[in-house]
Amino acid sequence: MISFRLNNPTEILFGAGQIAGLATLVPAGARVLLLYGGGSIKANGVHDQVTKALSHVEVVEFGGIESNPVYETIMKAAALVRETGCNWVLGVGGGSVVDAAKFLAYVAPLDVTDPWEHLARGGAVTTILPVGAVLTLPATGSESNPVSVISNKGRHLKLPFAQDGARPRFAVLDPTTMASLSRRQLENGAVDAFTHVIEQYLTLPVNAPVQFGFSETILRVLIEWGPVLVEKNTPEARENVMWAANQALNGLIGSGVPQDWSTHMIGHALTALYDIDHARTLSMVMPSLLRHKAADKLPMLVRYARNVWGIEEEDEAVAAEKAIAATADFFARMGCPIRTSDMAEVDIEAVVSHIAEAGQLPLGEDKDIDADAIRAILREAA
Ligand SMILES: NC(=O)c1ccc[n+]([C@@H]2O[C@H](COP(=O)([O-])OP(=O)(O)OC[C@H]3O[C@@H](n4cnc5c(N)ncnc54)[C@H](O)[C@@H]3O)[C@@H](O)[C@H]2O)c1
Repeated sequence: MISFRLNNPTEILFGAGQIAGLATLVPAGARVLLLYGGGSIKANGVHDQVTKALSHVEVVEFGGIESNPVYETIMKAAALVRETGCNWVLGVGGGSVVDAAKFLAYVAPLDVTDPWEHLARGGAVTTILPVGAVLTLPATGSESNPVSVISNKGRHLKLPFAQDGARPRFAVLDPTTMASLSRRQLENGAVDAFTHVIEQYLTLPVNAPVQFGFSETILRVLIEWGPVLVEKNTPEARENVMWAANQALNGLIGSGVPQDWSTHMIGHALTALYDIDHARTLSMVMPSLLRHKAADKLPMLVRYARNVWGIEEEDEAVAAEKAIAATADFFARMGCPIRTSDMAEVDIEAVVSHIAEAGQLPLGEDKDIDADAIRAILREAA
């Protein structure tokens, strides 16, 4: 196992009615910047529940955070934070809003000429406002991790930023808020969570039976309950997918194991260039990326084939290919594309340039996915 430090202090309130808990989670005297997206929280009653629970504190609202949150919009929210003296940030929405809330918590107090440049270069952050999250779309795990994925429209970049101090102090996960999600968003959420597990599990066979066993459980739960969620959106399916998506990316299964994330980095470039939903970029890229890396990932692919898909085939290479095919079938069953040509005519060189410009090359757990490998993966995915 690789040595690791794990400190996940996010307090989780899970279940129907838990939004009322904001009354005790947010301290008296707080001035809260309530951040939200396109307004679904006003239509589905979540906004009312939140403002009722926050009646003991001052609340300033900022709506309009986009899906794949945009830096330029967050900077407008940052100006409002400074102008109104807000000292807490509460993100209410899906991963985009929660990512934006975490980024806002350290970009608002930052006193530098070009905050994007400063943060993208790993510059110091001294002040981080406390953050809370009310999650309405299970997918990203953002509600209890330190990552924000932010799109810069001016620079045509989509980059991940991580600040441990921005991990939410608390996250409210009420599965009943998922009732108003469209089928497409439900598909995206379960597929995104699935790929998060794969990027931390299908790497190298280090000694990590706890992490790998837990990853397999999360994958089996998503395979069983993802389709039920999409078809019927039942209360049981909502609970199981919401909790699985949180556990998929709260730091636990990724501790002590090599991680990949190359599908995500290629996916971020596709979203930046073609405005494709995050999860759909992942489903388009992952099968061909796994095929490209099948020899290196063979021990874990075989384990995945046996323990997740129940594939008994003795020939290991054949078992690995069957597991990759089963993965692609699952994505397709979840309504997500498995070829880039289903969504866009992709300019492969533009994708490579995006990843190079973001300083992310080479990708992968072995750091061997270079520009040529990305070209090969995208040709195969077309
Ligand atoms: N922080 C992380 O670790 C992490 C991990 C993976 C992805 N991401 C990023 O998260 C973003 C995607 O987040 P997401 O998949 O949660 O989707 P999202 O937050 O972009 O939401 C998608 C859509 O669903 C709507 N919505 C949300 N909740 C709703 C509800 N209850 N009812 C009706 N509509 C609702 C939103 O308004 C939006 O239009 C991407 O930018 C991705 O890159 C972050």
